[in-house]
Amino acid sequence: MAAAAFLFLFAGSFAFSSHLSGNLVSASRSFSIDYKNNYFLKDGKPFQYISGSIHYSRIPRYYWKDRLVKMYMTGLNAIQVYVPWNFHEATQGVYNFTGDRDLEYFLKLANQTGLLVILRPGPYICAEWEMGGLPAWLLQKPNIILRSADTDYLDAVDNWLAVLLPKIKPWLYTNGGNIITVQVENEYGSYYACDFNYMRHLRTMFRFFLGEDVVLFTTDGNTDKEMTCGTLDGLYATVDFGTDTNISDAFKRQRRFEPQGPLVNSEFYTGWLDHWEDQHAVVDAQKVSRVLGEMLTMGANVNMYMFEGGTNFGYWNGADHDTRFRSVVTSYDYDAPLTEAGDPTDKLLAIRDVIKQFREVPSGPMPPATPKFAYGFVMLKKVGNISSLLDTISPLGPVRSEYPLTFEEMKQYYGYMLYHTTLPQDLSEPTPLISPLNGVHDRAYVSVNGVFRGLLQRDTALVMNVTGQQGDTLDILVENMGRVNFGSKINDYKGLLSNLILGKDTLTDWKIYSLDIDGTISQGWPHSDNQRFLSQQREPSVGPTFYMGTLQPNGLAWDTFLRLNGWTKGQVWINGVNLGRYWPASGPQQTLYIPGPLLSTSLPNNITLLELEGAPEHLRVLFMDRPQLNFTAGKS
Ligand SMILES: CCCCNC(=S)N1C[C@H](O)[C@@H](O)[C@@H](O)[C@H]1CO
Repeated sequence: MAAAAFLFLFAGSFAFSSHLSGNLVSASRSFSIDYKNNYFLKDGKPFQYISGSIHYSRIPRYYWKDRLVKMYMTGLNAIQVYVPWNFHEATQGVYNFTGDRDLEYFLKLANQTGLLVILRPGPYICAEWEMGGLPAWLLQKPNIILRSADTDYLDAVDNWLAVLLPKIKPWLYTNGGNIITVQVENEYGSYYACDFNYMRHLRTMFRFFLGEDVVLFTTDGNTDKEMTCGTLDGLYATVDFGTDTNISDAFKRQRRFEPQGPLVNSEFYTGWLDHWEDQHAVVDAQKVSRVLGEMLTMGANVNMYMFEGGTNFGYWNGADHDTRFRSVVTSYDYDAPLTEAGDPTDKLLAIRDVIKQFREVPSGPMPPATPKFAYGFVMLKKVGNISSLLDTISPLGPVRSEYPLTFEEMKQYYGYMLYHTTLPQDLSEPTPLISPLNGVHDRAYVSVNGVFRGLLQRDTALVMNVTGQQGDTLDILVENMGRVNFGSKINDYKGLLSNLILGKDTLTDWKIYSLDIDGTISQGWPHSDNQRFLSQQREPSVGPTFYMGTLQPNGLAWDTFLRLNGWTKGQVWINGVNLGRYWPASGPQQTLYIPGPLLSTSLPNNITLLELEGAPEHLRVLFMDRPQLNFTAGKS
């Protein structure tokens, strides 16, 4: 008897330890669904979550705690977090959970801040993120059917989940962590495949790795078709909708699939996304807070999408393709309660006032906006056009091919690729250069003998005129503007997907240069090669050209915003970090957010620009202490 009692006490003592060994049998912690009383139970007591979406992949690690504390001080008791598969496995079989990818550190910070977590590990997440979070290397198999029971797709998914889910298990609430629910896939009902074998496979994998206790759920848009294809027995069905949807109708639809259990709006849109060349989207703060109050009054569980949007750094933005291809802008501000830079807004204060009616909101002041600094103008100088720098940015030289190869065939998945050939004959008259199959994915910058002549653009600019002489060089820089993240076109190959026709000639005999621009710049180029560019003339160029400059340190490393007035479209790096795309000529975004921690307080800050079209007369950029948008669509 004594031995049994001892064992019970010994086991019991482990149940209450706080460390996350993952193999705890926690006697007191539980999170489940009470189907009789239609609410969640946390440790056996009714629980209503008031949550906000935040994406660690869109915020530098340094600022994670700052944003989480502001969410906690708003009165939230949970956060909702996507895990972008391609953020952690950019190269097949190579996994990265360090630095800005340290998911467990993010979960730990949330736990320390008193926030529970609704985790959404996909494997597909949508999210206006590159290819909806799916890694582009999946496209190595030309006819892969993404988000289906396609065996090549599922093999890759299984390998990924076998790495990710064991990391998550110790963080489940019942194991001593803060993850209360886990979403399977994402709005699967919106996808054409409607493959129940795929969803059953995911359910099996999630149960195998996470156990029988965790609440697994799905989220779908608010139509019967979406709920029919997106839901599955054993996964709690939830809906998503914004301020313009009738709440009762939406929850009646959820009730048709979940007659009992808590009401849940997994994505209550507090704002919306922006595409380049479109108007900036805003959602009224009073409307958001009013509808939130109505849902909470019904006892519904609500996650506000987004609460903190952050930034699509580098090439991580996604795109949509409804009537045409539309690339998502670099800022994921989303008109959210916390701005892209993490600053509280009136919308946040209005939401906090509503939450106060339902639960105690932490006392004490809302942490203020982080300090911003206007560092002023910085003069730039020309480094050179891409074709003159290939020895540096494409050291392995070209791949020769009769016909164009895609980014995926070249095994370069992001950024830019240079396609080089020569004019097959004299073209004394303007001759149409055409992509007859709309095969330019997504934007092609065309130069003859190093002189920029114009561009082709997916869906909207399928022809341009060229003149020249036989043998002249034809350089076509193709930009991948982000892979489609929603709908049937997510298998979004990039580059020249089909032949180009010049007059009557099909262009052949290509030299295709994979460009390692990010790797080269992260090694310190072009500033490390400064001597080579000292004499560079200062007048601007047209066409894809690199420029460089230095922001002298002033002892401050505060947030700032880069304004590229008069520049057209391109990419910018600060101290080797790819801040993302700029396109002030189209808007609506006019400035790029620079998190202060990227700057040095004591060393010169290296600025590198790749301007794809045309630089302004004065080669300068401006560091401001506030963001800027243009609210009218199209040209600024
Ligand atoms: C323009 C079509 C947008 C499709 N995406 C939709 S409906 N959304 C639902 C999706 O689950 C989420 O990840 C986000 O992508 C959100 C929009 O912010």
